[in-house]
Amino acid sequence: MTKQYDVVILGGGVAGVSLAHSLRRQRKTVAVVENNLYGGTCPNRGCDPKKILLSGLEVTQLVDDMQGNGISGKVKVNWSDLMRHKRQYTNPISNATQNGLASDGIDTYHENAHFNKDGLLEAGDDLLSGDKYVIATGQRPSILDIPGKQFFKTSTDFLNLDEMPEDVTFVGGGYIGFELAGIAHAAGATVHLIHHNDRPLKQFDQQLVNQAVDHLTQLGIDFHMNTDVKAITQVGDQFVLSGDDFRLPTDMVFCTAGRVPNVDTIGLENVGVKADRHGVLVNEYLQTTNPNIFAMGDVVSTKRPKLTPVAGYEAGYLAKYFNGSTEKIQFKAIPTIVFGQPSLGQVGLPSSIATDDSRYMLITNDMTSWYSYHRLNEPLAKAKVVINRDSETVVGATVLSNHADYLINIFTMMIDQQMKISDFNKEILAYPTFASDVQYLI
Ligand SMILES: Cc1cc2nc3c(=O)[nH]c(=O)nc-3n(C[C@H](O)[C@H](O)[C@H](O)COP(=O)(O)OP(=O)(O)OC[C@H]3O[C@@H](n4cnc5c(N)ncnc54)[C@H](O)[C@@H]3O)c2cc1C
Ligand SMILES: NC(=O)c1ccc[n+]([C@@H]2O[C@H](COP(=O)([O-])OP(=O)(O)OC[C@H]3O[C@@H](n4cnc5c(N)ncnc54)[C@H](O)[C@@H]3O)[C@@H](O)[C@H]2O)c1
Repeated sequence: MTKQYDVVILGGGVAGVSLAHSLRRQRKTVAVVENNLYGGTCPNRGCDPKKILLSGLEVTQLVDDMQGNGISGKVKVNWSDLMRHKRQYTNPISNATQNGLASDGIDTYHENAHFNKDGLLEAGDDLLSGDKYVIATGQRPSILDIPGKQFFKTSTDFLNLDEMPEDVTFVGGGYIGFELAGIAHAAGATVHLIHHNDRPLKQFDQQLVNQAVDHLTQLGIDFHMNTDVKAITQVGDQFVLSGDDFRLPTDMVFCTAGRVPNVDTIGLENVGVKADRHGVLVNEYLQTTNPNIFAMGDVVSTKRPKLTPVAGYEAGYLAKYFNGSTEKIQFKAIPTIVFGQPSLGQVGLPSSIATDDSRYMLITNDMTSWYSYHRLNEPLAKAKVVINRDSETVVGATVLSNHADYLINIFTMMIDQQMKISDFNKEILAYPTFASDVQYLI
């Protein structure tokens, strides 16, 4: 028997779950089909578990930085305890999320979602028909297609490692490679990060990226730039990575060379939905090439950063659209942070625009000797702020420091509110804080 719903959502991740609850508040009938863990990537195998494991890096680095400045004696990460701490948070997520949906009156299916030739959605033995469908199936780690690729582990494996090997290697210098390398290094592993060209974290200000790489190199992370891994072979208990003039034995190798959208197994060809290698194609209403099928979150083909708050924002947009709004989706400034010690955060226009366009002015500050950073003896604290000369507003910022997240969120609000610098400087902010430093950065 076919079950009929107002909206059927494929994927019970950040975007799918958020939209489902919003639609129930509109009294719509909703089904969510999830083939893995409810809650999706962010709370189960992404942002949240990563940041719990990152606390090992934050604590050890703080103690290291403060040596000789009132603190003596080193601390060590106990990986299995830290992992238990993480699992206490992550293990209940999926059931709790599914139960939360069910108690809100949403039908949940723990199956692979797939459009069949009749245009209905198959979820195991169930057939679901929706007035509207929403694809929110996210992405999965991509695995480089090289001999020995079966030896690659993924970020999901890393975030659930029972023991930290002595020597680990990450192939791909993006968000995930940098973040996991920092965590593994703090946990005591010898860490290699291999990148195929000389522009890791290519979305970010390259001057600050290079300073971060130099700093992490001094701390002991072994960067291999302009290196193509062409094969992996198993030799005894180890894996040997090889390329032209390159050979590296390691205990465990993680592929951190990007993520691919989950579009290949959901029968898009049966419902006329087009996708490219970046994901499902949508218009300004998040509508696919089939007018009754929409897509949101990481699975969408877009140049925007694929992040949790973006997925949530798109879910919020679709909830309004399904409730009768006719507005096109419009994005605000999207802040993005590579978490580590230091963290690298960026929002709005890149600092390079000030070189190319006289309407903009760049203010660069080395904050290392400032009170906030001196207090914790932080070794690296830099900020670049782009200002629109005419409107006297901030239009972009990049921050490299252990506390970049505080500053980037403030700059994001200033950009979105188009707040005049003179108005921001009128605010009375709690002092001394990272936030109050912003008044000296603009
Ligand atoms: C290691 C890591 C760290 C990250 N850190 C951050 C961070 O610090 N900050 C940040 O903002 N973002 C971070 N992200 C990105 C963030 O997790 C994603 O942007 C976010 O989860 C996207 O939400 P989504 O709902 O679009 O997709 P997902 O959360 O991936 O949800 C999609 C769901 O669809 C399910 N699914 C797939 N195919 C099917 C199918 N055929 N049938 C049924 N269900 C299916 C999947 O199992 C999944 O549960 C990180 C990602 C990773 C991998
Ligand atoms: N803090 C955060 O917000 C956060 C953290 C993790 C992930 N994410 C999200 O997940 C996405 C995926 O992260 P990611 O780090 O896997 O992807 P990414 O696209 O950020 O980085 C992948 C890197 O691998 C490199 N690469 C590609 N092929 C390679 C090869 N053959 N050898 C070596 N390097 C190679 C690419 O040049 C790129 O720099 C991000 O784009 C982001 O949307 C966000």
